[in-house]
Amino acid sequence: MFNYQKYEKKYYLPPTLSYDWVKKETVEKAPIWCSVDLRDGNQALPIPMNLEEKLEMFQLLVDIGFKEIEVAFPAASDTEFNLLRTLIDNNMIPDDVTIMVITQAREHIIRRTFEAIQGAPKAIVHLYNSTSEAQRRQVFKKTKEEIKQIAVDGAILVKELAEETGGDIYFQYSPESFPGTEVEYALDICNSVLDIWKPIPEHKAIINIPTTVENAMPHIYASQIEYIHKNLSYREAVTLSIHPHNDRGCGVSDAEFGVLAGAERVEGTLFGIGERTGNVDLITLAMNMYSQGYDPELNFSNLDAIRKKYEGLTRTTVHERQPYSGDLVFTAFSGSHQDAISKGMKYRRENKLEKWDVPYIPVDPADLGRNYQTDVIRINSQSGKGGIGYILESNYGIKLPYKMNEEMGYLTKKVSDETNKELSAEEIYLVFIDHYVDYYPSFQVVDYQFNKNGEQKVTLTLLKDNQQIEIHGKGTGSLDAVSNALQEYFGIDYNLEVYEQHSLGKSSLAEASAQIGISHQGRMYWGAGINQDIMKASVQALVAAVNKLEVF
Ligand SMILES: CC(=O)SCCNC(=O)CCNC(=O)[C@H](O)C(C)(C)COP(=O)(O)OP(=O)(O)OC[C@H]1O[C@@H](n2cnc3c(N)ncnc32)[C@H](O)[C@@H]1OP(=O)(O)O
Ligand SMILES: CC(C)C(=O)C(=O)O
Ligand SMILES: [Mg+2]
Repeated sequence: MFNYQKYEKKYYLPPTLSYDWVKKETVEKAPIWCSVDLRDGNQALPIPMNLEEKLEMFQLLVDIGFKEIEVAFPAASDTEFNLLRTLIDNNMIPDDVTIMVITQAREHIIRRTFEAIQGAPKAIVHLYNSTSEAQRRQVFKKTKEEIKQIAVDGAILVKELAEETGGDIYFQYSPESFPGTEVEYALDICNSVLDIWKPIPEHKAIINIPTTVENAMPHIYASQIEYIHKNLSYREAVTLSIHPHNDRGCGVSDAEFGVLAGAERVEGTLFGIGERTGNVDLITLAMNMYSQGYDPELNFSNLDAIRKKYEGLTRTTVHERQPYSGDLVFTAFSGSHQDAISKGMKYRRENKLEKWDVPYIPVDPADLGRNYQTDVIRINSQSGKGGIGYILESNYGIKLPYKMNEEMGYLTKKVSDETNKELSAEEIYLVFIDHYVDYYPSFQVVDYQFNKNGEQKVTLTLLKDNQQIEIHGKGTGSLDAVSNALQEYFGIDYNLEVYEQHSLGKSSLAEASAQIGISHQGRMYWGAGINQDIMKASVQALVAAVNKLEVF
């Protein structure tokens, strides 16, 4: 039964609520980013990554610029353990990258974890235990003091083994299931662990506050973080870290508010892949900073390639609307958006703008390795003349007069609507060719000869009803002469209202395009021509337009 009364609020407010974080506007300085893709991300995969895949993922994370990477839960499996041994034994960890390994606060698990990192020049050992009221009561069946003791005992053993192991070992503690834990109690456990580790500013410990299962609005988490930030012991010797999940869909807000509230480090995954609804998406966080003009200190200039690699390694699919990285996030199908985007792009080009300011597109797709031509404007039945004109111009160099573009817009939408599909640039071009260029259901001009004698004279050879007919005309210019010949022969009367022509390329051999609009009994009729010879293109355009008249 769908019954909301089965549920109740389960979060805890800190003893004193302080909201200093509200006064800050945005994240201006990159926090220390820690990728947990190889641990929390991997833990969420139906088929966890194998050793080779993990090594490739590690390299991908290094290439993006992560300096802290949680590589494994070494006690979980041989694959996890062997990853550590492979990385360490083959000196595969760059000097400026610190690996992290996670362990439950259980003796054999901690010991196995230290075996895995033997010989590592530098590593973070991440100790965790669940502290929530629900887990204390239901899972561990222990008192608050007993649960605290699990953490303290774990911290003692971790410290002892670090001394035995040697190497530059850092410590991290997480009160797992923090959202269901009384805040002052979580703080008390963290401070008790710190009392064992006694960190110093030159060798900090990390206290990591997770939203293991997100259960409140982001401002609650921010005020919890601010409380911990202000009350943590050894504060100068501790890096305050956060680890948001996304159960309520607020992982990104949790992280951003958490940083405003005093967190200095953020754990998350690429594309938000993680248990249940995921970890916070570090790409979104970094790109949110980037799009405000701040350096995220991570490089996503080939995000498309990163996504494809990630999907392959993890056998997951990034949602097409995933912020910044999804396939469709720079794409506008709808007419008014396309119109604004194409005008915005033109304005940007013409005014040589340095700052990005294109409507509907928060960051320049090219910065992330995306393509304007194929990614930004795509055409279906929701599209309009702006987008359709943009596709013709950007792919084929064809610029249509305003009213012709409008008519072409409706024609194209109709094709998309009737076929119920998106149209490629080529399909749109074919709509254009069929309706405006190769359009001569009644007659065509197969040849013409001009002779100039004061005024322009022309002899046209028409093909109509499978018969060749020669007709003549004169006028003030070549096109005028052709037009007069047609009007006289067919006994029709129209005005040549619009005549535009332009080259389709820069070379002298480039084709030219002509667009002609004629008016007849209050309506406009359009034709176009494409040829290396501009006169031929113009005659083709006029003939197509005249063929449209409903007089034949
Ligand atoms: C929120 C998070 O993402 S935390 C990370 C979670 N990730 C994982 O668990 C993935 C890897 N885990 C594993 O492969 C396995 O759980 C192992 C190998 C670590 C341990 O396996 P097992 O010993 O078979 O059992 P399991 O994990 O079920 O352990 C449950 C026992 O450990 C205790 N326990 C669980 N977590 C912790 C902890 N962090 N600290 C201390 N004890 C813990 C439980 O109370 C339970 O105790 P019991 O045996 O007395 O009932
Ligand atoms: C172990 C911790 C940090 C974790 O992954 C979580 O609580 O989500
Ligand atoms: Mg987690």
